Amino acid sequence: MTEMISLEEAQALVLANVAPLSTEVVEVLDAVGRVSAADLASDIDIAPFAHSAMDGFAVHAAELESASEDEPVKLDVIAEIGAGEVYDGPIEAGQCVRIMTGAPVPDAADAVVKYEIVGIVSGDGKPGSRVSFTAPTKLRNNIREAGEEAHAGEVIVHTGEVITSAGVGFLAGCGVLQVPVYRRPKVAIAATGSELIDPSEVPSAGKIRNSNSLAIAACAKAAGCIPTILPIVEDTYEALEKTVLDAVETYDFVVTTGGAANGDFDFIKPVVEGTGELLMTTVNMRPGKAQTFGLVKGKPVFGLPGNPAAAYCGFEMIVRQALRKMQGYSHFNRPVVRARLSQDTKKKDPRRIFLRATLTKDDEGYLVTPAQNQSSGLFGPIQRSNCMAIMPEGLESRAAGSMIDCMLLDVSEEVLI
Ligand SMILES: Nc1nc2c(c(=O)[nH]1)N[C@H]1C(S)=C(S)[C@@H](COP(=O)(O)OP(=O)(O)OC[C@H]3O[C@@H](n4cnc5c(N)ncnc54)[C@H](O)[C@@H]3O)O[C@H]1N2
Ligand code: MOO
Repeated sequence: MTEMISLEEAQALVLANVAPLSTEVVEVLDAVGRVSAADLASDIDIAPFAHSAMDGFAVHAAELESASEDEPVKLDVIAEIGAGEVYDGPIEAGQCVRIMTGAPVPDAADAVVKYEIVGIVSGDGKPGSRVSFTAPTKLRNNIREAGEEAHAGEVIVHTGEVITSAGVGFLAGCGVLQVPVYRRPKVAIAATGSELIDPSEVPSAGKIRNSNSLAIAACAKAAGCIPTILPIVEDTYEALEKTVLDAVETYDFVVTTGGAANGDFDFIKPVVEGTGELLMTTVNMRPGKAQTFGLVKGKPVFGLPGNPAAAYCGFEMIVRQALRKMQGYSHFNRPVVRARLSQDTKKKDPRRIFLRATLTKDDEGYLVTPAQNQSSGLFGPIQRSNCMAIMPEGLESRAAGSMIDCMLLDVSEEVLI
């Protein structure tokens, strides 16, 4: 329990100790990016009626069978149907109906021929005109059938599916305006350290700004959670115990930073052990070896290390996965690509090392350049990176040009790869 375990063991352990939260019903727009907690069915057929995919003329396909350049078939235009209108009269032999995209195809027609390939014999193509067709048309040509996408009562989004932006439109079209989704975890974030002051203040001798709480809150927000930053906790067992015991009453997940190692003022391990069940203390990774996890009153409590990059890595590699599971997601790993190292990279520590690095693309594929400064104490190199280049466990250094796995961090248009 307290020995060093691999990252995969740590992830599995934490995932095994959290479960999807209860569900809540939200407006369909607020469901974007979230996981459906129910099978959602359409209330009507989609499309509700057969409609035209083109602006053109609704015809009987059989009438155009003999149509050719030399012997066009000529028909009288007897009506016009715009989107939102209905024509339910007959279409006799020698007749057709002018129809707009989206308008219901009359039962009396079985194909639509688009404007561009129809000639005008007389008039302007509107009712009262005569038009000519120089080629046959396929049956049901340019007709979008009723129920093409879904039938009334059919499940259109299943439990566990992530609702996309397009999915919001799909659901709206199917009459699903309220969506049950898994609740967002309420995450408490408490920084421990008697050296810490609020970031709004200028530090006096020996003090530093508490930057971890805001970074971890930002990570939690990006992971879909509702973060709350608790007051800074001084380095005593009693103060941290009180913070943890209070937090587990209100929040779904408690994250602390600092005090995770074995120093004289490191209390997260004894507090979790003293108030609940200590399940993990050390992970074979760098930055972020000191990672504490346990359950207090059944609630997950995670003690991230104090070094900023170590706290960030612990959150992104382990905590984020748990918070995703709590929201019903079923995939937890960020995308990984193989890239060529741009420079010789030494390995002096046998832990798995996550190098803050920049991934670019050239003719030969991905190229990765580790940041100059890999200090665990810095956020800056992460701000300027777009991936973590992964040096596996062991002491094998890598030469420039060798291939290495890179985990993408925030993938957006701003990440130029
Ligand atoms: N004898 C050993 N000492 C340390 C070891 C070790 O193996 N043996 N490991 C080092 C590593 S690596 C890490 S990581 C840290 C983890 O220890 P803690 O979690 O107890 O971290 P702290 O001592 O509380 O803080 C470390 C560092 O980070 C600064 N810090 C803390 N909280 C914040 C915050 N909220 N915002 C910004 N910066 C913060 C703190 O001032 C320290 O400089 O242990 C090493 N020591
Ligand atoms: O374990 Mo420390 O996290 O390498 O910075």
